[in-house]
Amino acid sequence: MSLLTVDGLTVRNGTGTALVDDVSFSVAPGDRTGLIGESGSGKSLTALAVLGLLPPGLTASGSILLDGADMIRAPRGHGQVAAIVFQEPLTALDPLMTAGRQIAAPIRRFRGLRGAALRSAVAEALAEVHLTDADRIARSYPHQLSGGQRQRVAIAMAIACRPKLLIADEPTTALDVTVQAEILDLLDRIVTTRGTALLFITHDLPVAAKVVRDTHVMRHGRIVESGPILDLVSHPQHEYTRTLVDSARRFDAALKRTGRDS
Ligand SMILES: Nc1ncnc2c1ncn2[C@@H]1O[C@H](COP(=O)(O)OP(=O)(O)OP(=O)(O)O)[C@@H](O)[C@H]1O
Repeated sequence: MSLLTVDGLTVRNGTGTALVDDVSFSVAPGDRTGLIGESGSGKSLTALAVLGLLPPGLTASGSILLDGADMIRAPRGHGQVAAIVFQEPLTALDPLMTAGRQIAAPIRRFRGLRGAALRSAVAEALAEVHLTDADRIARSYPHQLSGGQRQRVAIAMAIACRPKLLIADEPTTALDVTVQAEILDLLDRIVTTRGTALLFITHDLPVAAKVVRDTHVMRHGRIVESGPILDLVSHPQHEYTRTLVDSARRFDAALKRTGRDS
């Protein structure tokens, strides 16, 4: 049975223009699914609709079932079922709260822990995202952390309630290349160890190929091609997917020529 079933999702703006247009896909427990496409193709709005978090002024139709909840007609808090990690960790972090308190908040709210048990759950969460010097990090405010540390804190917050589905929306785009690889490894390890389903959103095909198995290619709000990512890379059917594969290859070749292969 699916954990997430999106069927005919259409998101319109105030003038009736479809920003997401008849999108259907599903994610089973433990799946790693990609949504790939250029900027503006509707990936983030699809993710926000799944969580019942569309910005004001946008309306969704179709159907979204998340762990049995109808996220369009009767959205309920997604807190313990699904969590999201954004491109820019500062979006998720409160600048006025220490990292430790921010990680503690969802644990207190959804797992009901207090006192020593809460402190140990926060330490466990920091260890799970491989933040060394956990005590100092827990006492730090977001601006005192590096971009990579901030993204690890945001991931710790997202997984603190043990969601069944983790949505990662361009989680490495704002980071430098070495840190990108570390964060991808971390996400990979977390979803493997916990059996968490992953919906991974990116414009970057090679990045997606590192973590997802099945993928949907989006363009102008629609899914234009779906399938296992390795098939898509080796035998792209849609012209747009071919363009993505070709540009990834050209980029890779350019990196190799300059000796900056990552
Ligand atoms: N709050 C909003 N009001 C009106 N239009 C919006 C809103 N948010 C996004 N859009 C428009 O909807 C379309 C899809 O945006 P979306 O953010 O889902 O794209 P994306 O594929 O995630 O790209 P990016 O990675 O750049 O965010 C874009 O044309 C965008 O301008």
